[in-house]
Amino acid sequence: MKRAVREAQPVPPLFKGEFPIIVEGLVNRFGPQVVHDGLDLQVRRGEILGVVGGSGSGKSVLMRSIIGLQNPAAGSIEVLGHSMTGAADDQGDIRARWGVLFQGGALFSTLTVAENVEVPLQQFFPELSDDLRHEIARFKVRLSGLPEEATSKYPSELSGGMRKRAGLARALALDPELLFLDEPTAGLDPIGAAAFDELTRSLTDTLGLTVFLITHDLDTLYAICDRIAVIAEKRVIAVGTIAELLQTEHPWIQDYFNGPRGRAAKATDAHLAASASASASASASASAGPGAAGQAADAGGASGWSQANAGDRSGAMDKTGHKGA
Ligand SMILES: Nc1ncnc2c1ncn2[C@@H]1O[C@H](COP(=O)(O)OP(=O)(O)OP(=O)(O)O)[C@@H](O)[C@H]1O
Repeated sequence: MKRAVREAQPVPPLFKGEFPIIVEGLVNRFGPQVVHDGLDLQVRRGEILGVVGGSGSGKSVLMRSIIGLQNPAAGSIEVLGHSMTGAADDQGDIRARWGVLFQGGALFSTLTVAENVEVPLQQFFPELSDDLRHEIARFKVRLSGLPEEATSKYPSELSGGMRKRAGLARALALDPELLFLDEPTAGLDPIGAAAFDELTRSLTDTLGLTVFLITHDLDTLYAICDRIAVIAEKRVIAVGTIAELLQTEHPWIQDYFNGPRGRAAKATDAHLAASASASASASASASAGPGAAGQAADAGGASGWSQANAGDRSGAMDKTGHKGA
């Protein structure tokens, strides 16, 4: 009798490493204070996951646990297939596969921007020649939207927004697969914050990053996050798109997204979507129409979008007050 030959099943593209970060049953304590108690979270490859929660709910401690800076009391954390809670041997050079932008940038104040970016390159690739290291650092600085002349400046000579970009350049130094951002837009003015959001989204898409983004900024959540994880009661109480989260009854989620700030951010987002689609149809009809009219419509569409973007975000801020620093 002929044996049935089972055809090889193609491996679904997302099977391998579909979740580059998997946290299960995480417990973190500081003395008697329990910060996490059975926290579970899976971060999908290629997404920007926004992480929200009240002040002190344990967002930064979660991030520190994931990147191995905080030893949990219990639970398991797997990053890119490596256990962060098991033996250090299992972790290999995993630290070279992520980049972190800490709150405030955490730049070395005695080093220039370029030298800051070179620190991880020197640490993980000591064999690189000085010239190549300088060149990579310059490229990362430009990639982060800073001008060439910023490379030789010290952090104290930069604006807050420039310092964030310098921190981002350093986080991107090693071509990471994962990017951790801790409150990247805190302290930025609305225009700077919107620009940083756009940069994060475009780098994520271009470089194929997976982003773990801690934020209090509702505009950021609406503008660039694919899903949002909500931390409350010492664990992740919900994960999903904003529309999905709004369907949950949890009072913190309702207050957060349906409070005055949440409503303002939602209105901004709806307005931006309408502007973008109006501008898209304007340029579509313009490109079908006569040249001069087409150019005018295109120019109007482009500048109209950026003004709406900046203006609406500022408008949201006027209604909602100053963002947390
Ligand atoms: N090294 C530490 N030692 C003692 N307690 C700590 C330590 N790190 C964090 N905590 C405590 O853990 C709790 C969670 O801190 P965490 O910084 O994660 O909060 P968060 O959600 O990021 O807050 P915020 O939004 O205000 O930045 C806080 O009560 C904090 O005081």
